Amino acid sequence: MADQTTSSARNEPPLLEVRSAVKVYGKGEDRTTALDNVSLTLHETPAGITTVAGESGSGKTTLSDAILGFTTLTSGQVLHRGRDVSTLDKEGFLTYRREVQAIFQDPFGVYNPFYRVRHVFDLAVRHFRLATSKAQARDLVEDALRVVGMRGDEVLDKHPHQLSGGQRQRLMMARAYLIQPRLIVADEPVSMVDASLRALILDIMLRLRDERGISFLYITHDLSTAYQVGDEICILYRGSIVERGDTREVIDNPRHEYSRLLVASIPVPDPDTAWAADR
Ligand SMILES: Nc1ncnc2c1ncn2[C@@H]1O[C@H](COP(=O)(O)OP(=O)(O)OP(=O)(O)O)[C@@H](O)[C@H]1O
Repeated sequence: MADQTTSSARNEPPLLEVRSAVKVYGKGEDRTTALDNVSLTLHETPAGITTVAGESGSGKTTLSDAILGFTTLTSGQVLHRGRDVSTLDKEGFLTYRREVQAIFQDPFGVYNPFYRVRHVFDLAVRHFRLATSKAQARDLVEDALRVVGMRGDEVLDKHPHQLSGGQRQRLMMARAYLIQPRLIVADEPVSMVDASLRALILDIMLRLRDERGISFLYITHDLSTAYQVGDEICILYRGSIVERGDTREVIDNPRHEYSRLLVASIPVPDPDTAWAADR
């Protein structure tokens, strides 16, 4: 039987900890507190999906940027296995980057559009020293593509603009998976894709959690997708976590006034509500 002991029960430092994070942008009248004393702990085992949900401007992207090291906090810390990520040396940072990967709303937005897909994967293999031979690299890339239901000969020689948004998002999932992270920070990964692709991408997240033990920090404004995937949820409001708990319990029975408003804004198909044109 697999070892069921959780990493917290073994007293290991958590995989990732955000401790009293504060981020203030601007000065004087232009001052905005984007994060106001946010704390969050993600353990390595059991793997889970933690959703951070909130409306536009609540601080979600600032939180993900702080975790990924794209922005520095005004105060507080982000700790990877107990080590402050702002003070990691080169090797420590590479390990952190390997273990904590990201996928974004705009996949490939960060890459040169002249690159072929193959180049994006080759870069990851080289940067993270994932393979010792070309054959091994090819196998790893094929395996990663298989996980998201794709094949190398279909996509590797294409340029990003020759692919659909959904294909690009799946490729970003495959790239993240290739690196064998322990955590994927997924910032609105399904907000730009249609309903069937959304279901497919959420399903990939669930499979990576269950079959490969990869955790997710799922950042979204959309509580209905959070409900489908979520283990734990944190509701972010004006830079503070106002409620947290089991996703279904929080959504079924929100306690904070703002969570109630957010839940009330989930679109629910109502068979009794006729379209204006039907009346
Ligand atoms: N670079 C910046 N300079 C000044 N203010 C900023 C900056 N980035 C974000 N903010 C402000 O910080 C607050 C939180 O923004 P953030 O982008 O983190 O929210 P969000 O929840 O991700 O919103 P969205 O869902 O629209 O992306 C907002 O009031 C925003 O205007």
